Amino acid sequence: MQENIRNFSIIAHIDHGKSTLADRIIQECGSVADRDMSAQVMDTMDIEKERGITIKAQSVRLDYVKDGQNYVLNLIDTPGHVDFSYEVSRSLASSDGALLIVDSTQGVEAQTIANVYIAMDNDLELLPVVNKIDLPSADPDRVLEEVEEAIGLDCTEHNLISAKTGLGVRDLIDSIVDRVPAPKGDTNAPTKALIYDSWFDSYLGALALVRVYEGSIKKGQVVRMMNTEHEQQVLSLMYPHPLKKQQTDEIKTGEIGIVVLGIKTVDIIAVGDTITDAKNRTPQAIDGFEPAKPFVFAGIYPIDTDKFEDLRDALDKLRLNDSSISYEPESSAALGSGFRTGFLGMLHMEVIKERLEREFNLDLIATAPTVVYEVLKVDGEKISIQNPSELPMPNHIDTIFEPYVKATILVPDEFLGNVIKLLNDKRGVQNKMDYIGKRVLLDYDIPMNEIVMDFYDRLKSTTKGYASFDYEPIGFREGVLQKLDIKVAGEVVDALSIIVPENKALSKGREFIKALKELIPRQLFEVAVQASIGANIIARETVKSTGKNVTAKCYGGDITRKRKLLDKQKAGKKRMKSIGKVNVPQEAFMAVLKI
Ligand SMILES: Nc1nc2c(ncn2[C@@H]2O[C@H](COP(=O)(O)OP(=O)(O)OP(=O)(O)O)[C@@H](O)[C@H]2O)c(=O)[nH]1
Repeated sequence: MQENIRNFSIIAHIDHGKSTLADRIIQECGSVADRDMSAQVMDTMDIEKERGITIKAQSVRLDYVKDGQNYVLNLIDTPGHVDFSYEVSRSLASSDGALLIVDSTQGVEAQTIANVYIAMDNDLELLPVVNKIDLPSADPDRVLEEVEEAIGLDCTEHNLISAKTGLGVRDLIDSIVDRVPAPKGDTNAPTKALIYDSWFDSYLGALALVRVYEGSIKKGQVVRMMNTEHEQQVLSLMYPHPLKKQQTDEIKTGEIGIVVLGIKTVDIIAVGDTITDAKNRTPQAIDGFEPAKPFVFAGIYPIDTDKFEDLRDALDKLRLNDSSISYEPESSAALGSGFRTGFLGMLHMEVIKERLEREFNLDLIATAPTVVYEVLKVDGEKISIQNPSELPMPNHIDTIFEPYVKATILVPDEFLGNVIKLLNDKRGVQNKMDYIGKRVLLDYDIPMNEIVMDFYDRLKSTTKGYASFDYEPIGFREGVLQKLDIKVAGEVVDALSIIVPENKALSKGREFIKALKELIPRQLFEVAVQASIGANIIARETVKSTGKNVTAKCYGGDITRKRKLLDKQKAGKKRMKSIGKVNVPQEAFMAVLKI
Protein backbone atom coordinates (compact mmCIF):
# COMPACT_ATOMS: atom_id res chain seq x y z
CA MET A 1 0.00 0.00 0.00
CA GLN A 2 1.24 3.40 -1.01
CA GLU A 3 0.96 4.97 2.48
CA ASN A 4 3.20 2.24 3.89
CA ILE A 5 6.13 2.92 1.55
CA ARG A 6 9.14 4.97 2.66
CA ASN A 7 11.76 6.01 0.10
CA PHE A 8 14.91 7.40 1.67
CA SER A 9 18.60 7.97 1.01
CA ILE A 10 21.55 8.14 3.31
CA ILE A 11 23.83 11.11 2.84
CA ALA A 12 27.05 11.96 4.62
CA HIS A 13 30.62 13.06 4.26
CA ILE A 14 33.02 10.33 3.15
CA ASP A 15 33.75 7.72 5.85
CA HIS A 16 31.07 8.93 8.24
CA GLY A 17 29.48 5.48 7.97
CA LYS A 18 26.80 5.40 5.27
CA SER A 19 27.60 1.95 3.94
CA THR A 20 28.00 0.48 7.43
CA LEU A 21 24.60 1.86 8.40
CA ALA A 22 23.03 0.53 5.20
CA ASP A 23 24.36 -2.94 6.09
CA ARG A 24 22.95 -2.65 9.59
CA ILE A 25 19.51 -1.55 8.39
CA ILE A 26 19.40 -4.44 5.90
CA GLN A 27 20.29 -6.80 8.72
CA GLU A 28 17.72 -5.33 11.14
CA CYS A 29 15.05 -5.89 8.51
CA GLY A 30 16.17 -9.52 8.26
CA SER A 31 16.63 -9.16 4.54
CA VAL A 32 20.00 -10.90 4.39
CA ALA A 33 20.67 -13.98 6.52
CA ASP A 34 23.41 -13.29 9.06
CA ARG A 35 25.66 -15.90 7.47
CA ASP A 36 25.45 -14.11 4.08
CA MET A 37 26.18 -10.76 5.64
CA SER A 38 29.60 -9.79 4.34
CA ALA A 39 30.80 -6.32 5.27
CA GLN A 40 29.35 -3.67 2.96
CA VAL A 41 26.90 -5.78 0.97
CA MET A 42 25.92 -2.72 -0.98
CA ASP A 43 29.38 -2.12 -2.41
CA THR A 44 29.34 -4.81 -5.06
CA MET A 45 32.32 -3.91 -7.22
CA ASP A 46 35.72 -5.35 -6.24
CA ILE A 47 37.29 -1.92 -6.36
CA GLU A 48 34.61 -0.59 -4.00
CA LYS A 49 35.29 -3.34 -1.48
CA GLU A 50 39.08 -2.99 -1.71
CA ARG A 51 39.11 0.74 -1.37
CA GLY A 52 36.18 0.86 1.04
CA ILE A 53 34.43 3.46 -1.07
CA THR A 54 31.05 3.53 -2.73
CA ILE A 55 31.11 4.35 -6.43
CA LYS A 56 27.78 3.24 -7.72
CA ALA A 57 24.67 4.16 -5.76
CA GLN A 58 22.74 1.03 -4.86
CA SER A 59 19.14 0.59 -3.86
CA VAL A 60 17.48 -2.12 -1.83
CA ARG A 61 13.83 -2.88 -1.01
CA LEU A 62 13.22 -4.04 2.55
CA ASP A 63 10.22 -5.22 4.55
CA TYR A 64 9.69 -3.91 8.06
CA VAL A 65 7.01 -4.38 10.67
CA LYS A 66 6.16 -1.60 13.12
CA ASP A 67 3.23 -1.75 15.54
CA GLY A 68 1.76 -4.68 13.63
CA GLN A 69 1.82 -2.80 10.31
CA ASN A 70 3.85 -3.92 7.29
CA TYR A 71 6.05 -1.29 5.68
CA VAL A 72 8.20 -1.27 2.56
CA LEU A 73 11.46 0.62 2.99
CA ASN A 74 13.40 1.55 -0.11
CA LEU A 75 16.95 2.42 0.90
CA ILE A 76 19.27 4.17 -1.51
CA ASP A 77 22.94 4.17 -0.60
CA THR A 78 24.86 7.04 -2.14
CA PRO A 79 28.56 7.58 -2.76
CA GLY A 80 30.36 10.20 -0.69
CA HIS A 81 33.30 11.17 -2.90
CA VAL A 82 32.99 14.47 -4.71
CA ASP A 83 33.56 12.87 -8.14
CA PHE A 84 30.35 10.96 -7.70
CA SER A 85 28.16 13.73 -6.34
CA TYR A 86 26.16 13.32 -9.53
CA GLU A 87 25.00 9.95 -8.20
CA VAL A 88 23.95 11.68 -4.99
CA SER A 89 21.69 14.09 -6.82
CA ARG A 90 19.93 11.43 -8.81
CA SER A 91 19.46 9.21 -5.77
CA LEU A 92 17.98 12.12 -3.87
CA ALA A 93 15.66 12.97 -6.74
CA SER A 94 13.95 9.64 -6.19
CA SER A 95 13.67 9.83 -2.38
CA ASP A 96 11.16 11.48 -0.05
CA GLY A 97 13.53 11.72 2.89
CA ALA A 98 17.20 11.46 3.76
CA LEU A 99 19.22 10.41 6.76
CA LEU A 100 21.94 12.97 7.32
CA ILE A 101 24.75 11.02 8.96
CA VAL A 102 27.41 12.92 10.86
CA ASP A 103 30.35 11.22 12.56
CA SER A 104 30.23 12.12 16.26
CA THR A 105 34.02 12.23 16.48
CA GLN A 106 34.40 14.53 13.46
CA GLY A 107 31.42 16.80 13.03
CA VAL A 108 30.04 18.57 9.98
CA GLU A 109 32.36 18.40 6.96
CA ALA A 110 32.40 19.98 3.52
CA GLN A 111 30.45 17.19 1.87
CA THR A 112 27.89 17.06 4.66
CA ILE A 113 27.04 20.63 3.69
CA ALA A 114 27.13 20.05 -0.08
CA ASN A 115 24.84 17.00 0.18
CA VAL A 116 22.39 18.78 2.45
CA TYR A 117 21.97 21.50 -0.14
CA ILE A 118 21.10 18.90 -2.78
CA ALA A 119 18.60 17.33 -0.37
CA MET A 120 17.04 20.71 0.36
CA ASP A 121 16.73 21.42 -3.36
CA ASN A 122 14.70 18.25 -3.59
CA ASP A 123 12.47 19.20 -0.60
CA LEU A 124 13.43 16.09 1.33
CA GLU A 125 12.58 15.48 4.97
CA LEU A 126 16.02 15.43 6.66
CA LEU A 127 16.66 13.29 9.73
CA PRO A 128 19.81 14.25 11.65
CA VAL A 129 21.67 11.11 12.72
CA VAL A 130 24.85 11.16 14.80
CA ASN A 131 26.95 8.04 14.21
CA LYS A 132 29.88 6.25 15.90
CA ILE A 133 28.69 7.03 19.44
CA ASP A 134 30.45 3.85 20.58
CA LEU A 135 33.80 5.64 20.25
CA PRO A 136 35.31 7.23 23.39
CA SER A 137 35.95 10.51 21.59
CA ALA A 138 32.30 10.86 20.50
CA ASP A 139 30.86 14.30 21.22
CA PRO A 140 27.26 14.19 19.95
CA ASP A 141 26.16 17.44 21.60
CA ARG A 142 28.86 19.48 19.90
CA VAL A 143 28.09 17.78 16.58
CA LEU A 144 24.36 18.50 16.82
CA GLU A 145 25.13 22.12 17.66
CA GLU A 146 27.33 22.29 14.55
CA VAL A 147 24.57 20.85 12.37
CA GLU A 148 22.19 23.55 13.61
CA GLU A 149 24.77 26.30 13.19
CA ALA A 150 26.28 25.33 9.84
CA ILE A 151 23.16 24.02 8.15
CA GLY A 152 20.29 25.61 10.03
CA LEU A 153 18.62 22.23 10.45
CA ASP A 154 16.43 21.83 13.55
CA CYS A 155 17.98 18.97 15.53
CA THR A 156 15.48 18.77 18.40
CA GLU A 157 14.50 15.39 17.04
CA HIS A 158 17.57 13.37 16.23
CA ASN A 159 18.98 9.85 16.48
CA LEU A 160 22.21 8.79 18.15
CA ILE A 161 23.55 5.54 16.74
CA SER A 162 26.46 3.23 16.31
CA ALA A 163 26.21 1.72 12.85
CA LYS A 164 28.99 -0.62 13.90
CA THR A 165 27.40 -2.15 17.01
CA GLY A 166 23.80 -1.60 15.90
CA LEU A 167 23.04 0.61 18.93
CA GLY A 168 20.05 2.86 18.21
CA VAL A 169 19.52 1.49 14.69
CA ARG A 170 16.07 -0.01 15.37
CA ASP A 171 14.90 3.31 16.84
CA LEU A 172 16.25 5.01 13.75
CA ILE A 173 14.22 2.73 11.46
CA ASP A 174 11.12 3.57 13.55
CA SER A 175 11.91 7.28 13.06
CA ILE A 176 12.13 6.72 9.30
CA VAL A 177 8.66 5.16 9.31
CA ASP A 178 7.31 8.02 11.46
CA ARG A 179 8.99 10.97 9.80
CA VAL A 180 9.69 10.26 6.12
CA PRO A 181 6.48 11.05 4.22
CA ALA A 182 4.79 8.33 2.19
CA PRO A 183 5.06 8.84 -1.58
CA LYS A 184 2.28 10.83 -3.23
CA GLY A 185 0.94 10.27 -6.74
CA ASP A 186 -2.24 9.17 -8.53
CA THR A 187 -2.38 5.39 -8.98
CA ASN A 188 -4.92 5.72 -11.79
CA ALA A 189 -3.00 8.25 -13.89
CA PRO A 190 -0.97 7.12 -16.94
CA THR A 191 2.44 5.61 -16.17
CA LYS A 192 5.01 8.17 -15.10
CA ALA A 193 8.37 6.92 -13.81
CA LEU A 194 11.79 8.48 -13.45
CA ILE A 195 14.88 6.55 -14.55
CA TYR A 196 17.39 7.37 -11.84
CA ASP A 197 20.03 4.82 -12.70
CA SER A 198 20.83 2.37 -15.46
CA TRP A 199 23.42 -0.29 -15.93
CA PHE A 200 24.26 -3.29 -18.04
CA ASP A 201 23.85 -6.91 -17.06
CA SER A 202 25.52 -9.49 -19.27
CA TYR A 203 22.46 -11.79 -19.14
CA LEU A 204 19.56 -9.36 -19.01
CA GLY A 205 20.93 -6.47 -21.07
CA ALA A 206 20.43 -2.87 -20.11
CA LEU A 207 18.45 -2.33 -16.92
CA ALA A 208 16.67 0.79 -15.69
CA LEU A 209 16.21 1.56 -12.02
CA VAL A 210 13.06 3.62 -11.69
CA ARG A 211 10.85 5.39 -9.21
CA VAL A 212 7.20 5.31 -10.25
CA TYR A 213 5.48 8.65 -9.57
CA GLU A 214 2.06 7.94 -11.11
CA GLY A 215 0.26 4.87 -12.43
CA SER A 216 2.32 1.70 -12.63
CA ILE A 217 4.63 -0.31 -14.87
CA LYS A 218 3.41 -3.80 -15.75
CA LYS A 219 5.13 -6.80 -17.24
CA GLY A 220 4.35 -6.98 -20.96
CA GLN A 221 3.41 -3.27 -21.18
CA VAL A 222 4.82 -1.32 -24.12
CA VAL A 223 6.50 1.72 -22.63
CA ARG A 224 7.98 4.84 -24.10
CA MET A 225 11.12 6.70 -23.00
CA MET A 226 9.91 10.26 -23.44
CA ASN A 227 13.25 11.90 -24.22
CA THR A 228 14.86 9.31 -26.46
CA GLU A 229 11.40 8.58 -27.98
CA HIS A 230 12.21 4.91 -27.90
CA GLU A 231 9.42 2.34 -27.37
CA GLN A 232 9.98 -1.10 -25.93
CA GLN A 233 8.09 -3.92 -24.29
CA VAL A 234 8.76 -4.60 -20.60
CA LEU A 235 10.19 -8.13 -20.40
CA SER A 236 10.29 -8.43 -16.65
CA LEU A 237 10.33 -6.42 -13.43
CA MET A 238 12.27 -6.82 -10.20
CA TYR A 239 12.67 -5.22 -6.82
CA PRO A 240 16.27 -4.18 -6.15
CA HIS A 241 18.36 -6.15 -3.69
CA PRO A 242 22.14 -6.62 -3.61
CA LEU A 243 21.89 -10.43 -3.22
CA LYS A 244 18.46 -11.66 -4.27
CA LYS A 245 16.36 -9.56 -6.59
CA GLN A 246 12.69 -10.47 -6.36
CA GLN A 247 10.56 -10.76 -9.51
CA THR A 248 7.26 -8.90 -9.66
CA ASP A 249 4.51 -8.33 -12.25
CA GLU A 250 3.96 -4.70 -11.43
CA ILE A 251 5.78 -1.72 -9.96
CA LYS A 252 3.15 0.52 -8.42
CA THR A 253 2.92 4.23 -7.63
CA GLY A 254 5.56 5.25 -5.11
CA GLU A 255 7.62 2.08 -5.52
CA ILE A 256 11.09 1.66 -6.90
CA GLY A 257 12.05 -1.21 -9.16
CA ILE A 258 14.21 -2.53 -11.96
CA VAL A 259 12.80 -2.63 -15.48
CA VAL A 260 14.20 -5.22 -17.91
CA LEU A 261 13.73 -4.11 -21.51
CA GLY A 262 16.05 -6.45 -23.40
CA ILE A 263 18.07 -3.62 -24.91
CA LYS A 264 21.75 -4.05 -25.73
CA THR A 265 22.96 -0.59 -24.69
CA VAL A 266 22.28 1.83 -21.85
CA ASP A 267 22.22 4.81 -24.24
CA ILE A 268 18.50 4.36 -24.91
CA ILE A 269 17.56 4.36 -21.25
CA ALA A 270 19.12 7.66 -20.29
CA VAL A 271 19.22 8.54 -16.63
CA GLY A 272 16.79 11.39 -15.97
CA ASP A 273 14.38 10.31 -18.70
CA THR A 274 10.70 9.62 -17.98
CA ILE A 275 9.05 6.29 -18.78
CA THR A 276 5.38 6.40 -19.75
CA ASP A 277 2.88 4.15 -21.52
CA ALA A 278 3.41 4.07 -25.30
CA LYS A 279 -0.28 4.74 -26.02
CA ASN A 280 -1.71 6.32 -22.88
CA ARG A 281 0.99 8.93 -22.35
CA THR A 282 1.46 11.22 -19.39
CA PRO A 283 1.18 14.84 -20.61
CA GLN A 284 4.38 16.06 -19.00
CA ALA A 285 7.77 14.43 -18.44
CA ILE A 286 9.38 14.69 -15.00
CA ASP A 287 11.99 17.43 -14.74
CA GLY A 288 15.02 15.26 -15.32
CA PHE A 289 18.55 16.23 -14.63
CA GLU A 290 21.39 17.10 -16.93
CA PRO A 291 23.35 14.08 -18.10
CA ALA A 292 26.60 13.54 -16.19
CA LYS A 293 29.28 15.58 -17.89
CA PRO A 294 32.95 14.65 -17.88
CA PHE A 295 35.10 17.43 -16.40
CA VAL A 296 38.56 15.95 -16.62
CA PHE A 297 40.18 14.62 -19.78
CA ALA A 298 43.28 12.50 -20.31
CA GLY A 299 44.82 10.53 -23.13
CA ILE A 300 44.86 6.78 -22.56
CA TYR A 301 47.25 4.78 -24.72
CA PRO A 302 48.10 1.10 -24.88
CA ILE A 303 51.81 0.59 -24.25
CA ASP A 304 51.72 -2.10 -26.91
CA THR A 305 50.44 -0.27 -30.02
CA ASP A 306 48.80 -3.48 -31.31
CA LYS A 307 46.33 -3.29 -28.44
CA PHE A 308 44.46 -0.21 -29.71
CA GLU A 309 41.38 -2.22 -30.80
CA ASP A 310 41.40 -4.15 -27.52
CA LEU A 311 41.35 -0.84 -25.69
CA ARG A 312 38.40 0.32 -27.78
CA ASP A 313 36.49 -2.89 -26.95
CA ALA A 314 37.25 -2.48 -23.27
CA LEU A 315 36.04 1.14 -23.27
CA ASP A 316 32.89 0.12 -25.17
CA LYS A 317 32.20 -2.50 -22.51
CA LEU A 318 32.79 -0.15 -19.57
CA ARG A 319 30.57 2.48 -21.12
CA LEU A 320 27.67 0.04 -21.23
CA ASN A 321 27.61 0.55 -17.49
CA ASP A 322 28.95 4.01 -16.99
CA SER A 323 27.54 6.50 -19.45
CA SER A 324 29.56 9.30 -17.83
CA ILE A 325 32.76 8.15 -19.56
CA SER A 326 33.36 9.66 -22.97
CA TYR A 327 36.14 8.74 -25.38
CA GLU A 328 37.24 9.38 -28.90
CA PRO A 329 40.30 8.17 -30.78
CA GLU A 330 43.26 10.52 -30.78
CA SER A 331 46.76 10.11 -31.99
CA SER A 332 49.82 11.53 -30.45
CA ALA A 333 53.12 11.90 -32.25
CA ALA A 334 54.75 10.67 -29.07
CA LEU A 335 52.40 7.94 -27.89
CA GLY A 336 50.77 6.60 -31.05
CA SER A 337 47.06 5.77 -31.16
CA GLY A 338 44.88 5.99 -28.09
CA PHE A 339 41.74 7.63 -26.77
CA ARG A 340 41.06 11.06 -25.33
CA THR A 341 38.89 10.00 -22.44
CA GLY A 342 36.63 12.14 -20.25
CA PHE A 343 35.97 11.48 -16.56
CA LEU A 344 33.91 12.98 -13.74
CA GLY A 345 37.04 13.66 -11.72
CA MET A 346 40.41 12.32 -10.65
CA LEU A 347 39.15 9.40 -8.61
CA HIS A 348 36.86 8.36 -11.44
CA MET A 349 39.85 8.44 -13.79
CA GLU A 350 41.94 6.29 -11.45
CA VAL A 351 39.13 3.79 -11.04
CA ILE A 352 38.49 3.49 -14.79
CA LYS A 353 42.17 3.12 -15.63
CA GLU A 354 42.53 0.46 -12.97
CA ARG A 355 39.47 -1.42 -14.24
CA LEU A 356 40.71 -1.27 -17.84
CA GLU A 357 44.04 -2.75 -16.80
CA ARG A 358 42.66 -5.34 -14.40
CA GLU A 359 39.49 -6.52 -16.04
CA PHE A 360 40.76 -6.33 -19.62
CA ASN A 361 44.39 -7.16 -19.06
CA LEU A 362 45.77 -4.06 -20.75
CA ASP A 363 48.98 -2.15 -20.01
CA LEU A 364 48.22 1.53 -20.38
CA ILE A 365 49.88 4.91 -20.25
CA ALA A 366 47.69 7.79 -19.14
CA THR A 367 48.65 11.39 -19.79
CA ALA A 368 48.18 14.04 -17.13
CA PRO A 369 44.52 14.96 -16.76
CA THR A 370 43.37 18.36 -17.91
CA VAL A 371 40.14 20.34 -17.88
CA VAL A 372 38.26 21.58 -20.96
CA TYR A 373 39.17 25.08 -22.18
CA GLU A 374 37.08 27.27 -24.42
CA VAL A 375 38.96 29.35 -26.94
CA LEU A 376 37.63 32.33 -28.83
CA LYS A 377 39.73 32.69 -31.96
CA VAL A 378 40.48 35.99 -33.66
CA ASP A 379 38.29 34.90 -36.59
CA GLY A 380 35.33 34.71 -34.17
CA GLU A 381 35.13 30.92 -34.01
CA LYS A 382 34.72 29.39 -30.53
CA ILE A 383 36.31 26.00 -29.95
CA SER A 384 36.54 23.57 -27.06
CA ILE A 385 39.93 22.13 -26.19
CA GLN A 386 40.26 18.83 -24.35
CA ASN A 387 43.94 18.43 -25.06
CA PRO A 388 46.52 21.18 -24.46
CA SER A 389 48.39 20.23 -27.62
CA GLU A 390 45.34 21.35 -29.65
CA LEU A 391 45.61 24.96 -28.50
CA PRO A 392 45.85 27.20 -31.59
CA MET A 393 48.96 29.33 -32.19
CA PRO A 394 48.98 32.44 -29.96
CA ASN A 395 48.37 34.81 -32.89
CA HIS A 396 45.09 32.98 -33.63
CA ILE A 397 43.78 33.29 -30.06
CA ASP A 398 41.58 36.14 -28.91
CA THR A 399 40.61 34.85 -25.45
CA ILE A 400 40.97 31.60 -23.50
CA PHE A 401 38.25 30.71 -20.99
CA GLU A 402 38.81 28.18 -18.25
CA PRO A 403 36.30 26.34 -16.03
CA TYR A 404 35.88 27.44 -12.41
CA VAL A 405 34.50 25.64 -9.39
CA LYS A 406 32.96 26.88 -6.17
CA ALA A 407 34.99 25.23 -3.41
CA THR A 408 33.69 24.67 0.11
CA ILE A 409 36.38 24.01 2.70
CA LEU A 410 36.03 23.38 6.42
CA VAL A 411 39.20 23.74 8.46
CA PRO A 412 40.18 24.08 12.15
CA ASP A 413 41.17 27.73 12.72
CA GLU A 414 44.79 26.86 13.60
CA PHE A 415 45.34 25.88 9.94
CA LEU A 416 43.42 28.79 8.43
CA GLY A 417 46.60 30.69 7.46
CA ASN A 418 48.01 27.67 5.60
CA VAL A 419 44.79 27.08 3.71
CA ILE A 420 44.37 30.70 2.66
CA LYS A 421 47.95 30.70 1.41
CA LEU A 422 47.32 27.54 -0.60
CA LEU A 423 44.10 28.97 -2.04
CA ASN A 424 45.87 32.18 -3.07
CA ASP A 425 48.62 30.15 -4.64
CA LYS A 426 45.92 28.29 -6.61
CA ARG A 427 44.42 31.56 -7.90
CA GLY A 428 41.38 31.26 -5.60
CA VAL A 429 39.02 34.17 -5.03
CA GLN A 430 37.33 34.39 -1.63
CA ASN A 431 33.55 34.79 -1.46
CA LYS A 432 32.86 34.11 2.18
CA MET A 433 34.41 33.03 5.46
CA ASP A 434 32.35 31.95 8.51
CA TYR A 435 33.24 30.54 11.90
CA ILE A 436 31.46 27.38 13.07
CA GLY A 437 32.71 26.84 16.61
CA LYS A 438 36.48 26.50 16.35
CA ARG A 439 36.41 25.79 12.65
CA VAL A 440 36.20 28.02 9.63
CA LEU A 441 33.97 27.51 6.62
CA LEU A 442 35.54 28.94 3.47
CA ASP A 443 33.78 29.60 0.20
CA TYR A 444 36.12 30.24 -2.78
CA ASP A 445 35.98 30.33 -6.56
CA ILE A 446 39.00 28.50 -8.03
CA PRO A 447 40.04 27.53 -11.56
CA MET A 448 39.19 23.87 -11.89
CA ASN A 449 42.56 23.07 -13.36
CA GLU A 450 44.18 24.00 -10.05
CA ILE A 451 41.98 21.44 -8.30
CA VAL A 452 42.94 18.75 -10.77
CA MET A 453 46.58 19.55 -10.12
CA ASP A 454 47.34 18.12 -6.74
CA PHE A 455 45.09 20.43 -4.71
CA TYR A 456 43.59 17.81 -2.46
CA ASP A 457 46.91 16.25 -1.40
CA ARG A 458 48.34 19.65 -0.58
CA LEU A 459 45.25 20.65 1.37
CA LYS A 460 45.49 17.45 3.39
CA SER A 461 49.19 17.83 4.12
CA THR A 462 49.01 21.50 5.04
CA THR A 463 46.19 20.80 7.54
CA LYS A 464 47.43 17.42 8.87
CA GLY A 465 44.38 15.86 7.27
CA TYR A 466 41.89 18.01 9.22
CA ALA A 467 40.43 19.98 6.32
CA SER A 468 37.51 18.72 4.27
CA PHE A 469 36.70 19.88 0.82
CA ASP A 470 33.92 19.80 -1.75
CA TYR A 471 33.37 21.60 -5.03
CA GLU A 472 30.86 22.20 -7.78
CA PRO A 473 31.42 23.57 -11.27
CA ILE A 474 30.24 27.15 -11.83
CA GLY A 475 31.08 27.81 -15.47
CA PHE A 476 33.84 29.46 -17.49
CA ARG A 477 35.87 32.62 -16.86
CA GLU A 478 38.50 34.42 -18.85
CA GLY A 479 42.07 33.37 -18.07
CA VAL A 480 45.49 34.71 -18.99
CA LEU A 481 46.98 31.43 -20.12
CA GLN A 482 49.71 29.98 -22.28
CA LYS A 483 50.81 26.64 -23.62
CA LEU A 484 54.03 25.20 -22.30
CA ASP A 485 55.71 22.55 -24.49
CA ILE A 486 58.24 19.97 -23.44
CA LYS A 487 60.98 18.67 -25.71
CA VAL A 488 62.77 15.41 -25.00
CA ALA A 489 65.95 14.86 -27.03
CA GLY A 490 64.94 17.71 -29.30
CA GLU A 491 61.43 16.45 -30.08
CA VAL A 492 58.24 18.07 -28.75
CA VAL A 493 56.34 15.45 -26.76
CA ASP A 494 52.76 16.51 -27.45
CA ALA A 495 51.42 14.40 -24.59
CA LEU A 496 53.45 16.49 -22.11
CA SER A 497 52.17 19.91 -23.19
CA ILE A 498 50.28 21.84 -20.52
CA ILE A 499 48.30 25.07 -20.30
CA VAL A 500 49.56 27.37 -17.54
CA PRO A 501 48.86 30.90 -16.26
CA GLU A 502 51.16 33.30 -18.09
CA ASN A 503 52.76 34.68 -14.94
CA LYS A 504 53.67 31.19 -13.74
CA ALA A 505 54.93 29.78 -17.03
CA LEU A 506 58.61 30.25 -16.22
CA SER A 507 58.54 28.71 -12.75
CA LYS A 508 56.25 25.88 -13.84
CA GLY A 509 58.49 25.14 -16.84
CA ARG A 510 61.57 24.94 -14.64
CA GLU A 511 59.94 22.73 -12.03
CA PHE A 512 58.44 20.47 -14.66
CA ILE A 513 61.70 19.65 -16.42
CA LYS A 514 63.49 19.22 -13.08
CA ALA A 515 60.88 16.61 -12.17
CA LEU A 516 61.20 15.00 -15.62
CA LYS A 517 64.97 14.83 -15.32
CA GLU A 518 64.59 12.72 -12.18
CA LEU A 519 62.01 10.44 -13.80
CA ILE A 520 63.53 9.74 -17.20
CA PRO A 521 65.98 6.88 -16.68
CA ARG A 522 69.51 7.25 -17.99
CA GLN A 523 69.89 6.03 -21.53
CA LEU A 524 72.94 5.01 -23.52
CA PHE A 525 73.26 8.63 -24.64
CA GLU A 526 72.75 12.06 -23.15
CA VAL A 527 69.15 13.36 -23.27
CA ALA A 528 68.22 17.05 -23.24
CA VAL A 529 64.89 17.94 -21.58
CA GLN A 530 63.63 21.42 -22.46
CA ALA A 531 60.62 23.57 -21.71
CA SER A 532 59.50 26.06 -24.33
CA ILE A 533 56.82 28.66 -24.94
CA GLY A 534 56.32 29.02 -28.64
CA ALA A 535 59.82 29.01 -30.10
CA ASN A 536 61.48 30.22 -26.88
CA ILE A 537 63.30 27.67 -24.78
CA ILE A 538 62.77 28.80 -21.18
CA ALA A 539 64.53 26.03 -19.30
CA ARG A 540 66.79 23.06 -19.91
CA GLU A 541 68.12 20.03 -18.03
CA THR A 542 70.23 17.08 -19.14
CA VAL A 543 69.79 13.41 -18.29
CA LYS A 544 73.35 12.01 -18.27
CA SER A 545 74.12 8.86 -20.22
CA THR A 546 74.80 5.47 -18.60
CA GLY A 547 77.63 5.05 -21.05
CA LYS A 548 77.28 1.29 -21.24
CA ASN A 549 75.00 -1.47 -22.38
CA VAL A 550 73.88 -3.72 -19.49
CA THR A 551 74.42 -6.84 -21.51
CA ALA A 552 77.94 -5.84 -22.46
CA LYS A 553 79.35 -7.14 -19.21
CA CYS A 554 78.50 -10.79 -19.89
CA TYR A 555 81.23 -11.36 -22.37
CA GLY A 556 79.38 -13.19 -25.09
CA GLY A 557 79.66 -16.57 -23.31
CA ASP A 558 76.68 -17.16 -21.05
CA ILE A 559 73.64 -16.90 -23.28
CA THR A 560 71.03 -17.78 -20.59
CA ARG A 561 72.35 -15.05 -18.32
CA LYS A 562 72.24 -12.61 -21.20
CA ARG A 563 68.66 -13.59 -21.97
CA LYS A 564 67.69 -13.14 -18.31
CA LEU A 565 69.14 -9.65 -18.32
CA LEU A 566 67.27 -8.78 -21.48
CA ASP A 567 64.02 -10.13 -19.99
CA LYS A 568 64.57 -7.96 -16.95
CA GLN A 569 65.07 -4.95 -19.17
CA LYS A 570 61.88 -5.83 -21.02
CA ALA A 571 59.86 -6.04 -17.81
CA GLY A 572 61.28 -2.70 -16.77
CA LYS A 573 60.13 -1.29 -20.08
CA LYS A 574 56.56 -2.40 -19.51
CA ARG A 575 55.53 0.94 -18.05
CA MET A 576 57.61 2.91 -20.52
CA LYS A 577 56.83 4.37 -23.85
CA SER A 578 59.61 5.04 -26.30
CA ILE A 579 59.65 8.54 -27.61
CA GLY A 580 62.12 8.62 -30.46
CA LYS A 581 64.95 6.64 -28.93
CA VAL A 582 64.15 7.64 -25.36
CA ASN A 583 62.14 5.50 -22.93
CA VAL A 584 59.77 7.62 -20.88
CA PRO A 585 58.02 6.05 -17.85
CA GLN A 586 54.35 6.52 -16.88
CA GLU A 587 55.35 8.65 -13.88
CA ALA A 588 56.81 11.29 -16.20
CA PHE A 589 53.40 11.88 -17.79
CA MET A 590 51.93 12.50 -14.36
CA ALA A 591 54.87 14.60 -13.09
CA VAL A 592 53.11 17.81 -13.99
CA LEU A 593 50.54 17.13 -11.26
CA LYS A 594 53.21 17.57 -8.63
CA ILE A 595 54.65 20.92 -9.65
N1 LIG B 1 33.56 2.72 15.73
C1 LIG B 1 32.70 2.87 14.73
N2 LIG B 1 33.14 2.81 13.46
C2 LIG B 1 32.23 2.95 12.46
C3 LIG B 1 30.85 3.15 12.72
N3 LIG B 1 30.23 3.28 11.53
C4 LIG B 1 31.16 3.14 10.57
N4 LIG B 1 32.38 2.93 11.12
C5 LIG B 1 33.67 2.76 10.42
O1 LIG B 1 33.96 3.94 9.68
C6 LIG B 1 34.59 3.62 8.44
C7 LIG B 1 33.81 4.22 7.26
O2 LIG B 1 32.55 3.62 7.18
P1 LIG B 1 31.78 3.44 5.79
O3 LIG B 1 30.45 2.85 6.12
O4 LIG B 1 32.62 2.76 4.78
O5 LIG B 1 31.65 4.96 5.36
P2 LIG B 1 30.92 5.58 4.11
O6 LIG B 1 30.37 6.86 4.59
O7 LIG B 1 29.99 4.59 3.50
O8 LIG B 1 32.11 5.84 3.14
P3 LIG B 1 32.04 5.97 1.55
O9 LIG B 1 31.23 4.81 1.03
O10 LIG B 1 33.46 5.85 1.12
O11 LIG B 1 31.44 7.29 1.26
C8 LIG B 1 34.66 2.10 8.38
O12 LIG B 1 35.94 1.72 8.83
C9 LIG B 1 33.60 1.65 9.39
O13 LIG B 1 33.90 0.40 9.97
C10 LIG B 1 30.42 3.20 14.09
O14 LIG B 1 29.25 3.37 14.42
N5 LIG B 1 31.40 3.06 15.03
